[in-house]
Amino acid sequence: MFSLARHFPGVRSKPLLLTSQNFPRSTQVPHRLYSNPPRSSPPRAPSSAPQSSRSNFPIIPIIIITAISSGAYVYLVKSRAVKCCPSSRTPTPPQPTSTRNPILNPFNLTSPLISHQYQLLIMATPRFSTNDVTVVFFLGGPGSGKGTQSANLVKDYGFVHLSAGDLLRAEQIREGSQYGDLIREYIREGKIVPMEVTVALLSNAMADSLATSPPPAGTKARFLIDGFPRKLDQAVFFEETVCPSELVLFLDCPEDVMESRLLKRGETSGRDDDNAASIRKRFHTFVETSMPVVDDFEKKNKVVSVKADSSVEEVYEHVKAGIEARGLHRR
Ligand SMILES: Nc1ncnc2c1ncn2[C@@H]1O[C@H](COP(=O)(O)OP(=O)(O)OP(=O)(O)O)[C@@H](O)[C@H]1O
Ligand SMILES: O=c1ccn([C@@H]2O[C@H](COP(=O)(O)O)[C@@H](O)[C@H]2O)c(=O)[nH]1
Repeated sequence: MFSLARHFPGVRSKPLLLTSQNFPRSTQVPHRLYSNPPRSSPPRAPSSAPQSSRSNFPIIPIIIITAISSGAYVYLVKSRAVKCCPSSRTPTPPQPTSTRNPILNPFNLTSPLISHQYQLLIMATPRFSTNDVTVVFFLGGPGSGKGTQSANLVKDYGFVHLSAGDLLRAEQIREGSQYGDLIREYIREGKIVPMEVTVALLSNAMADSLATSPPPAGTKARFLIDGFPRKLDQAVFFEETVCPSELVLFLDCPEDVMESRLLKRGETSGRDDDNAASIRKRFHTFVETSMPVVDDFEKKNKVVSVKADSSVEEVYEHVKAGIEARGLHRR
């Protein structure tokens, strides 16, 4: 890597950080997912050169050279962005998120999250347009029946079902994942995994689905996003960088009903978090962190709420009525 310090002794090279100074607000992402965190410099040997030799250093030419090369770099990155997305409102053509894709992963890095990260760096607008894609968030407490009802909605209305929990569990066991241990720990504790990971997984799953099973011509793809967003900042981040939602379907179920369903499911599910201790923590997170998301969407009149403590069939009748009342049964 080019180092000012190596080529011009006496000048201290600073790591380039993604900060509000060099990126607009909506493209800001924590640097830890995009580059190695800045390391603290090793202690420097006391310089034998007299202090005055530094003040004679030609700092102005160096600044000019640095400014020109930074400008060229920004120009190059932008020209790639234009090839990828001709207008900022036009969604990226669906691409499988192969790490070998030279557009989405120009540096051929190996994490599947890279394509989304790169996308965020170059785009200030959501990755998918609501002209092409409809997003319905599916929320409800743990065990309220989201997965069960999703299967019905896929069958009857052609939704593509994406469960945030399932995507996280798949990433947890993916060979080579750098997030496996972190995800395992968060899920067992019923805590919310850092949103950059979950949003990247969802965004890539949407792109994969559009690439491999595009919707019939002249129709929009419809994504039912199950168990997400579970925290207000996730909702904002997803809608700013991936796609604004159309509706929130909410299953309203008492805790004692959810608890007995989960304990029963735990007899065969093999899930680390279907046990009494984890269930208690998940309920706590749901009440404290996830219900405010539902309340927030409620204020925007985007929630269809359905009582979910009756039989699967009866709950589904209410779900269908809610979907149809909002016109979502039509493509
Ligand atoms: N209406 C219902 N009546 C009885 N049992 C149900 C009903 N809906 C779902 N179940 C059962 O309850 C358990 C939890 O359902 P499901 O997995 O659909 O919930 P979930 O909301 O997706 O849970 P989680 O968020 O924990 O993944 C399952 O074993 C399912 O078969
Ligand atoms: O957006 C999300 C969704 C889920 N999680 C974590 O996964 C588990 C299990 O989720 P289910 O929807 O019940 O399958 C959940 O308790 C969280 O720990 C998440 O962090 N963010």
